[in-house]
Amino acid sequence: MVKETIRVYARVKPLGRRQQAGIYSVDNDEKSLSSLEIIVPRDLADGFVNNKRESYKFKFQKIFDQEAKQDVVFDTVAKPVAECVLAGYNGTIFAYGQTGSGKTFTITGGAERYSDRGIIPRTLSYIFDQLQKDSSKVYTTHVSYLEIYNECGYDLLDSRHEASRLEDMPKVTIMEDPDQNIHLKNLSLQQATNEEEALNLLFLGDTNRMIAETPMNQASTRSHCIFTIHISSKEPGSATIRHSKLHLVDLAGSERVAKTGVGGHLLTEAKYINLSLHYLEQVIIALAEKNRSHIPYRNSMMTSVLRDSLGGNCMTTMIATLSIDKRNIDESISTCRFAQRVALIKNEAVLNEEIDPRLMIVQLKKEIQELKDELALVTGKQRTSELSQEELLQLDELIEAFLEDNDPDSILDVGVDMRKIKYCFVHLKVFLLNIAEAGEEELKKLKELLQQRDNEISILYEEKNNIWV
Ligand SMILES: Nc1ncnc2c1ncn2[C@@H]1O[C@H](COP(=O)(O)OP(=O)(O)OP(=O)(O)O)[C@@H](O)[C@H]1O
Repeated sequence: MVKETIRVYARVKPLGRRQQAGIYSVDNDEKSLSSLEIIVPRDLADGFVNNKRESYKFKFQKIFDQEAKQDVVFDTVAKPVAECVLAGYNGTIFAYGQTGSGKTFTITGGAERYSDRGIIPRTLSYIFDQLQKDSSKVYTTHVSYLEIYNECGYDLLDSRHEASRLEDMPKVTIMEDPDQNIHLKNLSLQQATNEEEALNLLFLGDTNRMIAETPMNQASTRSHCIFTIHISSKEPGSATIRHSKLHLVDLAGSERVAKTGVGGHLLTEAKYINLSLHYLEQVIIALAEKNRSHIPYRNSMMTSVLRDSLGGNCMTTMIATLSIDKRNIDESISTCRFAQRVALIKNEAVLNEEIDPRLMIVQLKKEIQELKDELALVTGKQRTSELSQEELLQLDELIEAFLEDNDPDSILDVGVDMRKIKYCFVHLKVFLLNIAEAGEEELKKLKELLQQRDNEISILYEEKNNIWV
């Protein structure tokens, strides 16, 4: 079991050409946590007497500043989690931040350059590379891609996705088993035997992803997307299977509704997103509080799906994506505040091992045969489960002789063969039952005789009385 707090990183998105930078500084300390300071200068328009805070400081595992490259982010953030998943633990990496702050760029990557590949393709590449190198185990890999949009789940790897309207698609629903494990109905698990197949599935899912325009961002996704890599591994000949999964999560934009300036249908969407992120925040607050017994996971689909990733059996890492544009400073501060709370949560990751019953049976049968062979070698006789006719006759004779022998010290010696010992016990049980039955029969007859004599005496007694009268 590995008990550790959620690791929280921050990534600052490069400033766009028309954007004005806010004031911030990064202090990346190699030995301990790194710190980010954001300065919000007091506005003279608010008057001379102004107690508003100017400096906001936050601690992170590491802060990736504007120039940080995708490979460095992968090596620092995702590689350690991928290694744990390969060892049989569950892992989650999720990106949280306002729309346009670089969540999708970090998790999936940019389309322009090969070097812009994000955490998902790099993780797939790394995992398949490692699996190929390890010939000591047999691995099976599947992927699934879930989109949560307006509190409904959709399978992004469903081939009907492109052809059908979202409303017509089968909805992914949550089911909970008696052990409170979450199962997702209608979410397909697609097998991927190599990196190329897995990348094709990622591409299919990304093509299917819901895209709508908002005034905040031209190509913003307002759904939560969870790409999951499922790995099972087994050593040849062993009945123990290890299952692990890695969730790579791109959450919807965390900005507050008022700022986005949307209305109508998009407002409904925004409310749903804010509501599910609000529930996520509630779960985080509850988990960060000590002695809190109820954690409100069931309030939204996303928190239900991520239940194990937050406060459960998982190695979890969060990347807070920040836009340092002056207009987005408030949102960046609230993202950092959220991240600080997440950093307090402790998870307990355990190895997910189970025994394959079919393989267990095969193994036990093999073991029995080996023991039989060993016994045959020692006794010089091939042992079958049934006694032979000849052996049975011999036993019957031995039992009869034993029962007829009046010597109280006589013994019944059948050797160390459980089949023979059991046979003798059964035989003796039947013998005793027969004696008991015979005894009951005798008793019944005696009772009847007694009754008959009683009746005769009564008659004689009455006759004698009649004579005297
Ligand atoms: N570190 C980066 N380096 C270069 N470009 C980036 C970086 N981060 C983001 N971008 C670019 O900024 C734009 C917005 O980023 P992205 O789509 O990743 O934001 P997002 O947080 O996922 O937004 P949404 O909430 O809409 O999904 C994209 O064009 C992306 O390519």
